[in-house]
Amino acid sequence: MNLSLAGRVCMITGSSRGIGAAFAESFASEGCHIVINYLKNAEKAEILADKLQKEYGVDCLPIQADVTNENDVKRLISMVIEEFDRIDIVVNNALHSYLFDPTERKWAWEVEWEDYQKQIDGSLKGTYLLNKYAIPHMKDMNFGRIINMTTNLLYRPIVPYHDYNTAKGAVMTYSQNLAADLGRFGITVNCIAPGLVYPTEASKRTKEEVKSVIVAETPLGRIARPEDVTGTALYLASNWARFVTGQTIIVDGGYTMK
Ligand SMILES: NC(=O)c1ccc[n+]([C@@H]2O[C@H](COP(=O)([O-])OP(=O)(O)OC[C@H]3O[C@@H](n4cnc5c(N)ncnc54)[C@H](O)[C@@H]3O)[C@@H](O)[C@H]2O)c1
Repeated sequence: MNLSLAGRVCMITGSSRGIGAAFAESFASEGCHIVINYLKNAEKAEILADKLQKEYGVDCLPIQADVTNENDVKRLISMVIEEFDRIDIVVNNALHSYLFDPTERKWAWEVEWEDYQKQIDGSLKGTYLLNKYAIPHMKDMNFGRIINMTTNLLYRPIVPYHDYNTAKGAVMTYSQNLAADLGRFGITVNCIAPGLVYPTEASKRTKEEVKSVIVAETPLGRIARPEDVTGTALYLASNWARFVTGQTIIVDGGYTMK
């Protein structure tokens, strides 16, 4: 299946590691030029950029920026435009450091507003800012793909990470509104909602007993690896998904069915 992604410029937030790095590799393997946004680890981002350039012959630009900081985001977008003169695909993947550890999660009455604020900043504000400054460069191209990361816990909050899940729910609603606004410009906006993806920095502390329960309840019988999520992003970015917008695709091996 030809995805027709070669030559597209794909910007992925928080992509020096974890699911973001898997996205970077899969889009590079389809011939996209990649913007690897990272928060702290320049070395990891540069090593990844180097590898993708060598293996796939695409251009890769690592850029440090805190996506929750408006000035950083403006600088990030101007650097991308200066280098590539276009933005085709945006994947809002960055996650304010959050450790999925059910044994340490807070009860509803223990969650502070600051917990909510951190997650709303990390997930919603970062996604909103990136899109706000990227869209003006996308809207006259008659093509654009925005993919925002949420979670299957929106549909099955068996672990009520109240602050995290609520912020991701807001990202989903925001994405639907954005989709309604941007359809006229040929830009689609969709979300991917994975289940547990292991191992990543965020999920590495998930206990064996928790993983066993998820495996037992997952029709496909295992936990996802970062590479299991990337095909859905490629599909959503491709021409095959040209009439799909405002949707959230669950990628969790059937653990959630709705
Ligand atoms: N791992 C899972 O089980 C899982 C499940 C469902 C959804 N997700 C979603 O997938 C995405 C990636 O998760 P992951 O597990 O790879 O997480 P991760 O913690 O391994 O990676 C997140 C990346 O975001 C970067 N980041 C954090 N704050 C940032 C900021 N302000 N600006 C720029 N970059 C920033 C981090 O430095 C890191 O590189 C997240 O949106 C997460 O909510 C993950």
